[in-house]
Amino acid sequence: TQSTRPQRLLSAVQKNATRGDPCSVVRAIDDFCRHKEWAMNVGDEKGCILDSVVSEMNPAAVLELGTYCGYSTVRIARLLPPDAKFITLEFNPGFAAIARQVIAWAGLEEKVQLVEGASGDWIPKIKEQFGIKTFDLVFLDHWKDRYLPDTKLMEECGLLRKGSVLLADNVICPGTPDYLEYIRSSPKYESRYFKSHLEYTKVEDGLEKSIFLG
Ligand SMILES: CCCNc1ncnc2c1ncn2[C@@H]1O[C@H](/C=C/CNC(=O)c2cc(-c3ccc(F)cc3)cc(O)c2O)[C@@H](O)[C@H]1O
Ligand SMILES: [Mg+2]
Repeated sequence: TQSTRPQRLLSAVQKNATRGDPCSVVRAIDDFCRHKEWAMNVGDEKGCILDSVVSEMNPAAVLELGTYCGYSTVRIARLLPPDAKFITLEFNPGFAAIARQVIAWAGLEEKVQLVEGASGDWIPKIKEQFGIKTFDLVFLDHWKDRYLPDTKLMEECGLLRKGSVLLADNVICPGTPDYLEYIRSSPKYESRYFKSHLEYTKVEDGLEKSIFLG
C-alpha cells in the first residue's frame, strides 16, 4: 500500500534524527521538506520567529491549533519550562498518529498533551478537562477559515487573559483575511505582523502576533 507524505516525513525523522534530540528532529523535517517533499510545517524561517516569541514569553500554558505532523509542536515544547502545560489539538487521526511518533522521537511526550478532536468541540472543555484557567500563548496553524471563529470562541470561554498572545501562521499565504481584519481593528488586541516567507519557498508569508488586552 502507498505511504502517505506524513508517513514518509516520519520515516525521514526516524532515519536521520537522534532519539531524544528535538533539534535533530526539527532539522530532519526541514531537510526532508526542502529537498524531498514540501509539507505545510511552519518551517525554519518562520520557526525562528516562533522560537523567539516562545522564549521571550516563557509561557506556563500553551495551546496549538492544528498539530499536523508535530513539527511546530516539537519546536515549541523543546523551549518550555519543565512544569508548563502544552495542549495541541489535531482532528485527523492519521496525522495525530504520526505527530505522536514525531513528538516521542524528540523525547518530548511528557511535555505535550496531544488531544485528538476538533478545536470547536474542545475549546469549551479545556478549562474543566485540563485544569487550565487561561493560555499565555496560542499558536494558530489549522484551517485558515477557523482562525476567527476559534479566536472568538476562546474569548467567550474565558481562555485569554490580559497579555495572552495569539501567534497566527499563514496570514498572507494561504491567508486569513477575516481573522486579520478582526484582530487588527479590534480594540481588544494589539497586533504586529512579522514578515517572512512561506515555508521552504521565496513566497511572502508571515506571522501575526496579537496581544489580548482584556
Ligand atoms: C473542524 C475544523 C477546525 N478545527 C480543527 N481542529 C483540530 N485540528 C484541525 C482543525 N482544522 C484543521 N485541523 C488540522 O490542522 C492541520 C491543518 C492545517 C491547515 N494548514 C494549511 O492549510 C496550510 C497551507 C499552506 C499552504 C501554502 C501555500 C500552498 F500553495 C499550499 C499550502 C501552508 C501552511 O503553513 C498551512 O498551515 C491538519 O493537520 C488538520 O487535520
Ligand atoms: Mg501553517
